[in-house]
Amino acid sequence: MDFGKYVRTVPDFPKKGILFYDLMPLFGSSEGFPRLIETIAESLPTKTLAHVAGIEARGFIVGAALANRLGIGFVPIRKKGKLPGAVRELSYALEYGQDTIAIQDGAIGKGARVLLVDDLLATGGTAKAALDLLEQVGADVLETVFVAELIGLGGRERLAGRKIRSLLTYHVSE
Ligand SMILES: O=P(O)(O)OC[C@H]1O[C@H](OP(=O)(O)OP(=O)(O)O)[C@H](O)[C@@H]1O
Ligand SMILES: Nc1ncnc2[nH]cnc12
Repeated sequence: MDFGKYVRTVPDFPKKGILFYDLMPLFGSSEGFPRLIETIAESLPTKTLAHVAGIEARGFIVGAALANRLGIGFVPIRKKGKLPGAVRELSYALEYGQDTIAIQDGAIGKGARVLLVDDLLATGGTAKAALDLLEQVGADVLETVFVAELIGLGGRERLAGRKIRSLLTYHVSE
């Protein structure tokens, strides 16, 4: 299926100069979204996974649906200050700002096989921070899947050495 037909671009969002790739029409499509989740599920390595991890907020949409499809648990990587109890945090820069993400201690057992999912790869700042956090808690991250990747912003280079995959790619200039 051509998932790209559901993606729209919005200039100057959330800041002037940013061309925003909006995946909400894809997530909202009764035809496109189930097919998206099925396509990702069918493409995964045959190794058994313990969890899908997803990054707040758009990574929750894809990650939780995929975890449900695979019959496994979903572990949220949230923005700072949202998760109760003991957490591990990491700050990072993204295409249009900076933020801090967190994961709960004990959410993932040492050596547990995890698939990381997010909607979009741009500079890779968010995904690198999430991968670093997952590795700090001892997860075995098999790969990271993005619905869309903006090529030209350095994301793939920042994640060099990690196994990453995107369903849709767009060439953009910095
Ligand atoms: O590769 P990067 O430059 O780090 O950018 C990619 C990140 O930016 C967006 O998240 P955002 O922080 O806007 O949060 P949201 O999902 O809550 O909208 C997107 O969902 C990715 O997580
Ligand atoms: N240009 C962009 N469009 C949508 N999400 C993004 N996250 C970071 N950069 C983005």
